Amino acid sequence: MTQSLTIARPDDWHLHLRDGAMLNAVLPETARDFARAIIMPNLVPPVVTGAQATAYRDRILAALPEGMDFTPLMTLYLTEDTDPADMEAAHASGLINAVKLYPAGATTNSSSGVSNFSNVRACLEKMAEIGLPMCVHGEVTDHDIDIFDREAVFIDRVLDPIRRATPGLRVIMEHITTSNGVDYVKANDTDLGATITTHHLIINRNHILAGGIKPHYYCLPVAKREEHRLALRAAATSGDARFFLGTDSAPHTDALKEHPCGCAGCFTATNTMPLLAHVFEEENALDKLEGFASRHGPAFYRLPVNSDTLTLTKSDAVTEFPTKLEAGEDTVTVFDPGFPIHWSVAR
Ligand SMILES: NC(=O)N[C@@H](CC(=O)O)C(=O)O
Ligand SMILES: [Zn+2]
Ligand SMILES: [Zn+2]
Repeated sequence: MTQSLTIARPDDWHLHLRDGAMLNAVLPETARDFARAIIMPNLVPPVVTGAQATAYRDRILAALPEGMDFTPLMTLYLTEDTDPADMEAAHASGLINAVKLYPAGATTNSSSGVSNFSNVRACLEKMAEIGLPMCVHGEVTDHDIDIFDREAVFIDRVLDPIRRATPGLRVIMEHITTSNGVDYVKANDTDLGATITTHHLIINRNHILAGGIKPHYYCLPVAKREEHRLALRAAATSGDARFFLGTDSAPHTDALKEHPCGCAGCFTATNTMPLLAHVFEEENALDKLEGFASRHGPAFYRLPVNSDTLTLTKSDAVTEFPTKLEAGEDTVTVFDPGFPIHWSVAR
């Protein structure tokens, strides 16, 4: 039995491509299926200025294999020294589609992020004025807040006050992991959206910790209890246009994942679309996959839906995905859902 589903070609609204050999290795994995992606700016050093974003975009386009059709949508990394005029010019020229807020120290390469929010007031007000969206890594960094509570506390203590103080600021809560995140989005009908990753629809915290520690399931925000995974599944498959796909595919070398202080990030670029088809079918919501992966994101970012299509097919045979990708001298482990997948992308 073969089943097939054709949707408008999807986009990835939260993606890490890195640089150098890693960029060369991972870019085709995304460009094969996705037409566009919001490119995260957390390089070392970060992409802070328009000039840095131009140079990074050029490196991405130079790494794109011949014949692949992919558009990187660039972002700037917000720091306390960001110049609102530089940000405005990068937006006006069409170079950037969003600005990324990392609370300082919250995640991989976030040390240049924001500690004192009063130092970014002028930037936030400029973004609200010109309609430039802000992507947010929504976790507090306080050592006395339990890591499983850091998203919920961020919403109350940081995000909601910022949004109240900055009317018109358009915010994307990136990679939400809790029912608190889902509920906050649902309670606010203007200027607020959220991305959901593939892996947070599949794993809960038991997958990381029960029966031995699984470094390749460790990412930030860390996966939460099962009730939260179910809330994310309900939101993603609901058809509500405020929720859309941002894979947060975040490659790290195996040496740095399988390490006494392992890096946060799951690499899902290779198999995201078949995994999502599996999840949406489980939820009896295959008809909602196109909205989540291909329509809601462009609507939020005020961009056209892609005119080309992607076809997913389901067969009796189990789909074989590579377990690892080579990146220069290193390898990157592809996210393993832990159960057989019968969907694949028709080539
Ligand atoms: N998600 C992650 O666990 N890691 C991301 C950073 C991020 O998106 O927070 C990375 O850059 O590796
Ligand atoms: Zn993040
Ligand atoms: Zn990320």
